[in-house]
Amino acid sequence: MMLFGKTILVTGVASGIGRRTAELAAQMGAEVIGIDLVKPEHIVGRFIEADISSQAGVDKVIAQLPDEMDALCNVAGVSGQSGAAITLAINFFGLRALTEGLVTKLRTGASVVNVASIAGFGWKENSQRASAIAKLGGFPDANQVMKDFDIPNEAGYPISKEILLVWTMLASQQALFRSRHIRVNAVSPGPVETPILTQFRQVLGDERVDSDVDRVGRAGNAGDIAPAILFLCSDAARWINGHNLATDGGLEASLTIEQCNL
Ligand SMILES: NC(=O)c1ccc[n+]([C@@H]2O[C@H](COP(=O)([O-])OP(=O)(O)OC[C@H]3O[C@@H](n4cnc5c(N)ncnc54)[C@H](O)[C@@H]3O)[C@@H](O)[C@H]2O)c1
Repeated sequence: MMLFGKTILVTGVASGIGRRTAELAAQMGAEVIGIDLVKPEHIVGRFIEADISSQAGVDKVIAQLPDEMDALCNVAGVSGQSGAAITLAINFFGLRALTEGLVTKLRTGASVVNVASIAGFGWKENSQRASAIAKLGGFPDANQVMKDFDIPNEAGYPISKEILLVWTMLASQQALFRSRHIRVNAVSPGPVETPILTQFRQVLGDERVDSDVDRVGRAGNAGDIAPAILFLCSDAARWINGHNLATDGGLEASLTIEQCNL
């Protein structure tokens, strides 16, 4: 699986999964453009400082991006520790605004990969809420969304990932993407040893994180996730669209067996 000749945009490139994705994409032959709020210690390819938490921040970065990119890896995200409004704004509304705003800069046949999470596993039970929020137009006021949909402040992270998983499917069928043969998929990691995991322990509790890790034997690392993201960017995945690739050592299978009493 090679990425020679492809230009790949990676958000969240200063740390963790985004950083490893950028490094590996470059090793596989891609031209990399990285976006982050924070300047990376080691820049791979080209770096653009950007804050995707608002429409203005998204517009600013889009204006600096070239035409004819081959893939967008939406990796940037926050843990929920700072509250639901900012979490929804970054993990979903900003991600969606960036993706939709970039469509004309993506080549026909390009690939979008959204990094969701096992935390979005509950999307089926909450599908109506997730779909209603995913269908809100523009860049809504996240505080208003919290009020309108009764979202508790501490539930911002799992809900943002449920919405992202539902939107991934919706987008894969949307004319905006389909008319240009742009595939939209998701990768859902389980717990991964990156800076955000410490925050998950505070938000979700040690018991939940330890239980998830115990089910699969170890936490993942960024190097376990990056190849799955880049596979979905590659031509090898050309017939995969609207899919959520669990990249979690078997955690989703373990939870499904328990939940469905298989
Ligand atoms: N680490 C895990 O256990 C885990 C598990 C499941 C899903 N994920 C998801 O993986 C993705 C990457 O997480 P990670 O583990 O690499 O965490 P990380 O904290 O190491 O990296 C996240 C990056 O996103 C950037 N970012 C945050 N807000 C931003 C903004 N407004 N604009 C631009 N960039 C911004 C940060 O500066 C940081 O570099 C996230 O979407 C996260 O939800 C992580």
